[in-house]
Amino acid sequence: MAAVEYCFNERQSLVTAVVHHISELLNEAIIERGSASFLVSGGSSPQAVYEALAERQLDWSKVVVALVDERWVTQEHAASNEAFIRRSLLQSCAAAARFIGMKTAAHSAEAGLQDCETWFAALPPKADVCLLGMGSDGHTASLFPYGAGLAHAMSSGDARCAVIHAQQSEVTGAHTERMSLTLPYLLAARQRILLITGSEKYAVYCAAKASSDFMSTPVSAVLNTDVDVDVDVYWAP
Ligand SMILES: O=C(O)[C@H](O)[C@@H](O)[C@H](O)[C@H](O)COP(=O)(O)O
Repeated sequence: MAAVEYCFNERQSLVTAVVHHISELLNEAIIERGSASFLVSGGSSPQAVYEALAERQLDWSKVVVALVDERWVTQEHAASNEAFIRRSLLQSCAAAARFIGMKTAAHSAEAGLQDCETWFAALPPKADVCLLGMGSDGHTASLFPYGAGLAHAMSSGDARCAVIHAQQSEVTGAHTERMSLTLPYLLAARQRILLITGSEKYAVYCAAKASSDFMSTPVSAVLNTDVDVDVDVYWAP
């Protein structure tokens, strides 16, 4: 498996290309298997992609959208990834899609883990599309460097969800208690797309491509674990 890079001179061209690629993948899945599963990350980078995808004329009633990770806050909180996805993607045409979130009624991610695992059991073993971002610290999903629970979340096994307590940093802000998809489930996706912008993140990505230290740079596990599917990396300044 390798990283296939698509670099653009500016972000609008990047967004247009990613939207076209994801739309094609979802449509192919619907044609071939009757449905499509789309794993979505939070953060700021994918917002324009989600807003444009929402206008695409797909059979969204056959698409299930599921979170890659979540900060353990309710939808009312400004940091909620579920609220972000409902606001940016599940609108217009895409409002017809089914959604699987991660935040349960439990007071802690540990207490909510079993329900999350039950919810995510509804997804196929291989999700069709997984859209990932990357932090400047080399995290992806909520697989944060040296986070508590990271080794378990990166290990083999059937679990799809894992609790991570990230080390607090300017990247995590106050939201260190996370639920994340596990590395094995991320790697099982038929197509992974890593969306990064800016020169700082490109340098972090290049270092991660050359790294096998998955604990210090978890995104390197997505880039370098030997699976049979390339990861498509989209970048613009
Ligand atoms: O919950 C989250 O924060 C995201 O799922 C996370 O994994 C995100 O993809 C990266 O932090 C990049 O975020 P930006 O796109 O905002 O840089």
